[in-house]
Amino acid sequence: MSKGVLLVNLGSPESTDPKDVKKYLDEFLMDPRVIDVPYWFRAFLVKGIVLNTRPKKSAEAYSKIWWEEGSPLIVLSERLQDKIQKQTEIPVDLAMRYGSMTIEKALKRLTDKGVNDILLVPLYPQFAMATTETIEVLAEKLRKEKFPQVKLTSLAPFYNKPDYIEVLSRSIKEKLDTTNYDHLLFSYHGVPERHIRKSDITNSHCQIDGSCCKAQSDAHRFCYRHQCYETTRLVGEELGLKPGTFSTSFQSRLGFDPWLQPYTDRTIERMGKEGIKNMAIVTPAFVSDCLETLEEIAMEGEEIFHEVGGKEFTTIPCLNDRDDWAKVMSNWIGNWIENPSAINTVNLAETQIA
Ligand SMILES: C=CC1=C(C)c2cc3[nH]c(cc4nc(cc5[nH]c(cc1n2)c(C)c5CCC(=O)O)C(CCC(=O)O)=C4C)c(C)c3C=C
Ligand SMILES: [Fe+2]
Ligand SMILES: [Fe+2]
Repeated sequence: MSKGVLLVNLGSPESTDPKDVKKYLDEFLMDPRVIDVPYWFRAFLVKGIVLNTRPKKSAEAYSKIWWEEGSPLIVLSERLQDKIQKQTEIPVDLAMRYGSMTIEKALKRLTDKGVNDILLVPLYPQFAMATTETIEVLAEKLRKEKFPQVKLTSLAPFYNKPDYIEVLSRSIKEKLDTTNYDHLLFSYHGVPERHIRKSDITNSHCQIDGSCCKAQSDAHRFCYRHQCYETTRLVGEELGLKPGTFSTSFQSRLGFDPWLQPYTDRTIERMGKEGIKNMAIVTPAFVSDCLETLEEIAMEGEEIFHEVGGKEFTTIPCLNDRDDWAKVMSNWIGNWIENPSAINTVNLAETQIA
């Protein structure tokens, strides 16, 4: 069989024009794995409420972080793809879950090159219904309907893989070595608590109160909260961080349902009020810098911190296209080429997701 790789990230609007942002938000938020309520209610919430006001506000936020070449998330994903491609013989393609760089077009490009054995790589370290699962479900649906000759395997979440933890820790250390900081906050994108319960394959493990995530359980294969706390714990161990000098929080909540807590904005505010003067923030749920890191954290987060008396606020870049990160990903691909069972993968045709 002829192998190839498909990297998939979230996607961005075509431009910062509110019309393009509206189109993007419509596709994103109408995904039943993102807003997981019955269709009529999702359509009422998204098309009837959110899309009337949010596109303008989001477009303003995107304008603050947009680059001449385009969306940072897309440009950085393309740079990573280029670096990986230089280190492997097999074709490495890139798609976005939402927007014009579709998974279907990428599958077509790969199959046109004769590829029929594809490693799908969702660019998310931790599993979530709204990220990894929606990519896997769509890719498998396309495979069945349009590319039945293709074997599709997905790279399992890498939130605890030693080489990933090593590179992430190194990227943090490089910044902290030249920075004053009293506290290091690990801020992950949030999800509604309901998503954690829905993804619990045991139907009874996840309590979302911290009591479950340390106990051994099969549920953790699909538990976003567990996987986020594990990434923090492993980086803490790797860097020898002292207890109390680092913690975990969740950002970017939307709507009125309870999302994973503690919330990042409130944590920044509380810590500033409690006398933390210098704060560093890392955002390990994102492989590439994007709106949520460059605007919500680096701009809004810093503003909140300064308002309550904080001084130095240091944001640590995502792994983006770091050479050591591209090397780690290339090694995973190399291992998969040599011996597919050498890396953790999910055979999508055999899973129950659909
Ligand atoms: C770990 C990654 C992400 C999870 C989990 C996630 C869940 C999630 N997101 C929304 C709503 C929005 N997210 C938005 C932007 C955005 N989200 C992620 C990643 C995750 N989302 C990224 C990388 C980005 C930035 C994209 C970019 O172009 O830079 C937005 C759009 C911006 C805005 O209007 O604020 C929304 C909306 C929900 C509802 C959700 C889980 C249910
Ligand atoms: Fe999001
Ligand atoms: Fe748990």
